[in-house]
Amino acid sequence: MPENPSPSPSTEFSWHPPQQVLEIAELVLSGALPVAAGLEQTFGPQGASGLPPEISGRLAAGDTVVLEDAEGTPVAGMSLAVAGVASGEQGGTASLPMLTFTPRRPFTHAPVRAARRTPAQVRADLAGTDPAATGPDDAGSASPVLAVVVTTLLTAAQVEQLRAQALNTSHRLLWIAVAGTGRTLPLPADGLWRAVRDVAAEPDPGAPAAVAVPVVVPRSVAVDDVALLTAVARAHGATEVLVPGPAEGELHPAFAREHARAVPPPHRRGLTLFFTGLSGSGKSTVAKALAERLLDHTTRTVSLLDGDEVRRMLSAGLTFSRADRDLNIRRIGFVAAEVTRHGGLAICAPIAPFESVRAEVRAGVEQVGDFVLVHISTPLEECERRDRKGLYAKARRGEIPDFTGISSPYETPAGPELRIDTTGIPIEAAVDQVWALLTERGYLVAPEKTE
Ligand SMILES: Nc1ncnc2c1ncn2[C@@H]1O[C@H](COP(=O)(O)OS(=O)(=O)O)[C@@H](OP(=O)(O)O)[C@H]1O
Ligand SMILES: Nc1ncnc2c1ncn2[C@@H]1O[C@H](COP(=O)(O)OP(=O)(O)O)[C@@H](O)[C@H]1O
Repeated sequence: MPENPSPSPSTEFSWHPPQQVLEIAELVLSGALPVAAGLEQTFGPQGASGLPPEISGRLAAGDTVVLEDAEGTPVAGMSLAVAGVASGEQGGTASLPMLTFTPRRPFTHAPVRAARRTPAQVRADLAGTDPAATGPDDAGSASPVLAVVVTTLLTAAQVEQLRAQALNTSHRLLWIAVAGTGRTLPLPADGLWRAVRDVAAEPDPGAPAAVAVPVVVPRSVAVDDVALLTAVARAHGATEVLVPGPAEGELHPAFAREHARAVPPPHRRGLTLFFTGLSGSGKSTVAKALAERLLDHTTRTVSLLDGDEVRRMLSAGLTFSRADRDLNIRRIGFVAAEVTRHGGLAICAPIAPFESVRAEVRAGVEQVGDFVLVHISTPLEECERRDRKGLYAKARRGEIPDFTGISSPYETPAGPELRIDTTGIPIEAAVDQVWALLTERGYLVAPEKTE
């Protein structure tokens, strides 16, 4: 081994980590979580082995890993301070690098951004001091504070009991709304925050004004959740911490309101209706006739993403290679998910011949609303007999390469919500079948029935 190796210049690696790593980094940077706990959460006991191998394999003391958000904006740097050596389980040794977090710029896309405050600001609020005057670390609250860490819907009785407990033990209430990756609460982060904020703002006779703050903590597997939540609450000035679990009984009105808003009835939920099938099977024809009927007879807003049209605009320039087809379908899925997120009805009608990307689109849409797959299963012989655009004839002559059904595969969907063979049936009969499904599932309400 060479003696006194000359120090190599430090390297900066860029890493777009899973969202929960960014959330942990933000907790550490805000002072809500000690660095060691943050690293434990991020990487587990294996040190930096949670980093992608192309980074961890090359990382040396003094290097920096820059965390980037989904847009590629650097949000924090993790510097490798010391490459320590610790004993491994079998008596061997394992390198456990020590990492530190340093801020690059504030997180800008985290949930409930506008309402967020640092632990120092919250402690100052509780103490009635100005953090700018006292400095971030001095702004402590001497008086007893009971933090209620809200991770679930609260009932009216729970809220009343928590208030009584705080009053009886002379604690001021600090309500913490917990959002973050992997939380399965039936409320989105903003809904939970609105409910918690409104509960805290309600008059509570005889008690000092409560303080409320949203905190983003990903659901973690590495450390017991309650321990982590307690540490975070204490950093915000809590002297006592409660993490109420779900309870039976009537929801507190603020939670009931947000719950009703988050889970609307089907006719107010966003939906993607995704047609798939061979060229000439009838996707566009049925989709267009259905869109017209929906606009005539319901209050739904409809966005039609037809295969041909998308190819001219959104996917102009793409070929019919497998990779380009998948990209085309991903783009359609992205737009459809946005329409769905906002409560609209997106009707897509591409060939979408591959099962894996259809499943990907379904999964994406189902994060924000509902997804219904309709396989227009008109057989190849009938599509070829129709040959509206003369494409099958050209494909047979070898003039169009990779033509679906001829020289490129079509994977029949395994579990569509509906299958329609349009051979020998009128267009309106095909539309009727889709209409019946949408009605049965509660997606359609006639205009006169809506409020
Ligand atoms: N090689 C090849 N294979 C299949 N289809 C072809 C091809 N070349 C051009 N076309 C025309 O493009 C339309 C299909 O585009 P899509 O975007 O729906 O296809 S895909 O979902 O990306 O596979 C399809 O339109 P539809 O008939 O409306 O389905 C065809 O007219
Ligand atoms: N029941 C039916 N539903 C849809 N299309 C039908 C039906 N019967 C006949 N057709 C004809 O089949 C052709 C389907 O073409 P198109 O809708 O463009 O298919 P795709 O979008 O799947 O390529 C049209 O010419 C249409 O008039």
